[in-house]
Amino acid sequence: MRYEITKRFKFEAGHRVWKQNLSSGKGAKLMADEIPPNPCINIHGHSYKVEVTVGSDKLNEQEMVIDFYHIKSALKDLIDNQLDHSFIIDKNDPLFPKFKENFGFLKLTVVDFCPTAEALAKYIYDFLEDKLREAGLLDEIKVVSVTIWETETGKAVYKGK
Ligand SMILES: Nc1nc2c(c(=O)[nH]1)N=C([C@H](O)[C@H](O)COP(=O)(O)OP(=O)(O)OP(=O)(O)O)CN2
Repeated sequence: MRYEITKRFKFEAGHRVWKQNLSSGKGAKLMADEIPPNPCINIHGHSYKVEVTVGSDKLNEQEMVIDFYHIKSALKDLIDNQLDHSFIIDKNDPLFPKFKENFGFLKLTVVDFCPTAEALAKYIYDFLEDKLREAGLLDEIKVVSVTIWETETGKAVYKGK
């Protein structure tokens, strides 16, 4: 892409990384002898920061890839109305049935993946790509990447296929 633009967003949300298991998986070999508990299986929250980059090889008649305002509009429903101040929960989480039964009155964002920063970045990427496709813009404008900062020290980037 010859031109790229990036727009930042933020939202507050709760989640639990129910698949976290520090003693298994690729990273387990890097562990020191002592295995700590899996802190992120607990319900906790983040002030998520999101950076969305879209690109194009040519500028439109306004000398833009696309107006920042339009990127904001495309993501408003997902970020401001759905994700913000919600509890993001995987429908495959063993606690999901209990959550639905007892906390169905709360704002839940029900997803089909364990809500890690990586998976959330893909979720937002796919959402925006669908919006561009629906608007017939995907030939000219591509989603380049979605970056999610979960904490001050940790981010994940999804760049598509
Ligand atoms: N690859 C990933 N690893 C972890 C994720 C993730 O989304 N992708 N998420 C978590 C937890 O949600 C956690 O809240 C964040 O973990 P961590 O960076 O360890 O948080 P700390 O505040 O403890 O970080 P410090 O830098 O030590 O302050 C876990 N892992």
